[in-house]
Amino acid sequence: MDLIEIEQFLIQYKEEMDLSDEWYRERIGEIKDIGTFKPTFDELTFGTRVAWRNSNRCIGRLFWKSLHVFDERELEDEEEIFKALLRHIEYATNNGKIKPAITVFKPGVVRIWNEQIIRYAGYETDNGVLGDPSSITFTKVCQALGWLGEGTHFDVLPIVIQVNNRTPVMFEIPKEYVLEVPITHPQFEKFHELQLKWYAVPIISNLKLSLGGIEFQAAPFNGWYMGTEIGARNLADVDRYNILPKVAELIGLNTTSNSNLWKDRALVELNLAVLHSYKEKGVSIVDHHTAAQQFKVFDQLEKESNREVTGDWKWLIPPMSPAATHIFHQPIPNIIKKPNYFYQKAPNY
Ligand code: HEM
Ligand SMILES: N=C(Nc1cccc(CNC[C@@H]2CCCN2)c1)c1cccs1
Repeated sequence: MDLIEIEQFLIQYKEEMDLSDEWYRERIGEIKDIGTFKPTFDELTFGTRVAWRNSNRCIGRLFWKSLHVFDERELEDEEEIFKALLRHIEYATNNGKIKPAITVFKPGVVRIWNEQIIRYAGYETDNGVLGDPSSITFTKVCQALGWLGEGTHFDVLPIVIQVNNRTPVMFEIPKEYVLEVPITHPQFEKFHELQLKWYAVPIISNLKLSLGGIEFQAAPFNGWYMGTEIGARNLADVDRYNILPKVAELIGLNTTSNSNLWKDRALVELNLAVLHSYKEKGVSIVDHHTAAQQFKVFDQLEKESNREVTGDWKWLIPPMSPAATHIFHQPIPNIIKKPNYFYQKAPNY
């Protein structure tokens, strides 16, 4: 165990939770006697929330205090872990009124091979890519484990759970757990002909939570989407669903010239459709202007708490109309603080 990291974490916990020096001395004394640091539920909750607050690439940090924590650090059985993930999906989805949550599994023992708990498969076929091209590699891993996809553009991938170094176990998510939103446009009635949809809840499962010197390789967390993630990247990128030409054609734009900005108009209509569809279905989503304003409030509140706000500018600016948000025009230091969520080595597929 790393005593320096533990002391730094517990000093921050003591200060922010207004605990006594006596408490700190006893807590550190216990840890030295036992020789290991197992965060209490309250310390874990504090750590996951501050890790969110320290996530420099996250525009949604205003709500960091509201993160709901499921403490599943005792589980070592793949079935039990899968049931905990289903509970997380159900709690977070909340019939569309999404609640930010994190489930923390046993460090050094549990690993989830998925990038996100809910994500669409991608297949290379003789006549082009079917589904999400960014999932091709992981889809092959699932197929090697015996998974058979339906072969649609939107096949939800199975969850792959590895405990210790056992062979990973694969679980199909029952359809009733996966809330999805069909994409329609408020003016262009023919938009539904594109047969586009996206899932309601993004649950990131490939980052590690680092707190008090402990690394939790499996600590899946969810929030709600910002519309541009779906409309300006997932459905729009050429190496993703590459839908802009079809959107342009459907709304009658001439795609032969750049200077008529058909691509930009298609982007705006697609993003408008995404926001409209999620709102119509009663699924939480935030537009990038509102998200930027919320980030500005976060910035102000942090300053009032005498904390320096850090951020990764190139990720915080939205991929659509970035200069139309205040973030574009304001420098922000990309200093890495802990606790935090970090990338980690890929699972040994
Ligand atoms: C509540 C609504 C939330 C919104 C709207 C939001 C929005 C975003 C967006 C748009 C990104 C950039 C993602 C990308 O471009 O791929 C991001 C990144 C990130 N968010 Fe948030 N977020 C929310 C909640 C959370 C929560 C609950 C956590 C963790 C507890 C979190 C941690 C992060 C981290 C670690 C990244 C960086 C990911 C990376 O480096 O790949 N966010 N967030
Ligand atoms: N709205 C969200 N978006 C989000 C947050 C973190 C990470 C990601 C996925 N980012 C990876 C992709 C792939 C490369 C660039 N973006 C999405 C949230 C997901 C989970 C909590 S909030």
